[in-house]
Amino acid sequence: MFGYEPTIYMPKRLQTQCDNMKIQTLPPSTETDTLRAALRSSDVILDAIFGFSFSGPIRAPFDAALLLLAQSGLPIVSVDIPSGWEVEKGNVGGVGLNPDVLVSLTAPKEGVRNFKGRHFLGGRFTPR
Ligand SMILES: NC(=O)C1=CN([C@@H]2O[C@H](COP(=O)(O)OP(=O)(O)OC[C@H]3O[C@@H](n4cnc5c(N)ncnc54)[C@H](O)[C@@H]3O)[C@@H](O)[C@H]2O)[C@H](O)CC1
Repeated sequence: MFGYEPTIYMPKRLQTQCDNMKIQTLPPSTETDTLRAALRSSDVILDAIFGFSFSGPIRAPFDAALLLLAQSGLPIVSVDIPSGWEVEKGNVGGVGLNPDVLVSLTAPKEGVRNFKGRHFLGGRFTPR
C-alpha cells in the first residue's frame, strides 16, 4: 500500500476493507504474542486506537496493548488524541501513550494543551 506494509491491530469496522486490500490484521485478543511479534518487525506506530470518546480506567485487552506499544521504543504518531488520554483532562490515569507526533483532527483538544511533541493540525476547513 503506497510502498508500506501496514499491520492493523483490531480494525473493527474496517475488516472488510483490510481483507479486500490484503492488509494484515490482528484480531481482538487478550494474548499479546501477535502484537508483540508485529511490533518487532515494525518501524513506526500509527496510533488510532482511541479518540475523544475514551475515558478511564482502561479496559482489557487495551491495557496490555498500550503497555506493549509504549515499551516498544518505536516512534509513535497519534491521530487526534494520544490513546489513553481523556479529551479534556489529558493523560490523567497515566496509562496513555506519549507520542512523538500528534495529528489533531479539525481542532486540538483541550486535554493535549500541554503536549510537548511535534503537533500538526489536519482536517477539512471551510471558509467563513
Ligand atoms: N465526529 C467528529 O466531529 C470528529 C471526530 N473525530 C474523531 O473521530 C473518532 C470518533 O470515534 P469514536 O468511536 O466516537 O470514539 P473513540 O475513537 O474514542 O472510540 C470509542 C471506543 O473506545 C471504547 N472505550 C472508551 N473508553 C475505554 C476504556 N477506558 N477502555 C477500553 N475501551 C474504551 C468505547 O467503548 C468505544 O468502543 C475519534 O477518534 C475522534 O477523536 C475528530 O475529532 C474530528 C471530528
